[in-house]
Amino acid sequence: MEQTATAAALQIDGLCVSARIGDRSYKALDSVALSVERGEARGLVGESGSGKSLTLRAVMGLLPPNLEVTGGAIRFRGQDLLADGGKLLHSIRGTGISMVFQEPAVALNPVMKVGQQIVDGVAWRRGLGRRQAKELAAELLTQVGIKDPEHWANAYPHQLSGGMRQRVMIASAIASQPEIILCDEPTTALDVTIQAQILKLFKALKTDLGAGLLYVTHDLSVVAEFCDSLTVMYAGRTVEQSDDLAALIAAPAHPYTRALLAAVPRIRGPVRRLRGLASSAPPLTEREQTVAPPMVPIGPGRQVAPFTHEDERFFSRDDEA
Ligand SMILES: Nc1ncnc2c1ncn2[C@@H]1O[C@H](COP(=O)(O)OP(=O)(O)OP(=O)(O)O)[C@@H](O)[C@H]1O
Repeated sequence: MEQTATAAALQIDGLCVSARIGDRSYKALDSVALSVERGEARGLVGESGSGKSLTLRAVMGLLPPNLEVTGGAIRFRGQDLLADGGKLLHSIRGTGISMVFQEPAVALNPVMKVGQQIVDGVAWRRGLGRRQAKELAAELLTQVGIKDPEHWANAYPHQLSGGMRQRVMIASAIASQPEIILCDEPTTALDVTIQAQILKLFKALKTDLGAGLLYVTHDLSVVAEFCDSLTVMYAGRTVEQSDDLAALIAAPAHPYTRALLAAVPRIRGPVRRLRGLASSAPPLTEREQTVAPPMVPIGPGRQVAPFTHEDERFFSRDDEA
């Protein structure tokens, strides 16, 4: 596999995805750009409908059937995953890159024992025997903090609590020791104590496994606590990003980012969800179908999308209210 020393583990460049609705096509993602290094946790934020989940799904090759990638590149260690009709993507999905979904009940197979589904793919790829596969499953369950792993490996998903199911999904995502883990609001459905435990687990994955995480969340206190870097999306576009989270929070450059941060009075403190801003984006079918100008560098590891005075007025109207 071709590998360049400078290539980020995951790099998304100018990614465009269009959605077919009725007999028309709309831009669901427009020139999305971001990268994730190994050992980095990059937060991906933006109000509901801004395209966060679609970005993750595009990377995994798991877009809904009426959506398709129409432009751009998704590189894993410098290689374009979209190039050869998705063959490379297929081989990397679940091994080099894996995904943790918000709702484990949807992602887990209800009729397969927990232990078996955690190691299913890995055991097959590594040619593990039954006993070795069982040992690996128990090891992974232990790693995600499940006590009595031999017992739980034999259970079915419905026999587990929500927090345990989320741990099982994480165990399954890390079974192949991926370099990149895509996380789509993995703690949103869980209560606060379990959320904290799962977040601790993600921290350990980052530090111990050196995994790079792309972490979608509505919760800016999670970003503040956990992420190293941040990308902000609005209406299907990446509008601002910084490799250094603190630099972005100290001086957000895009008026949307300013509005987003202003909607959260204190970034540290009790868990908060980003509620829709009054300036929320129009639905896909009512958006202007223009081409997004690429973000421009405004400092080391920092980029912002060009914006107009009109944008500034639009996004600051909450402050005026
Ligand atoms: N199958 C689909 N067909 C048509 N439009 C879709 C489809 N899936 C998603 N979209 C649209 O694409 C846009 C981006 O959706 P996406 O789920 O990525 O948003 P999101 O930022 O993850 O939102 P949330 O935070 O609510 O999960 C939305 O406007 C959504 O309505």
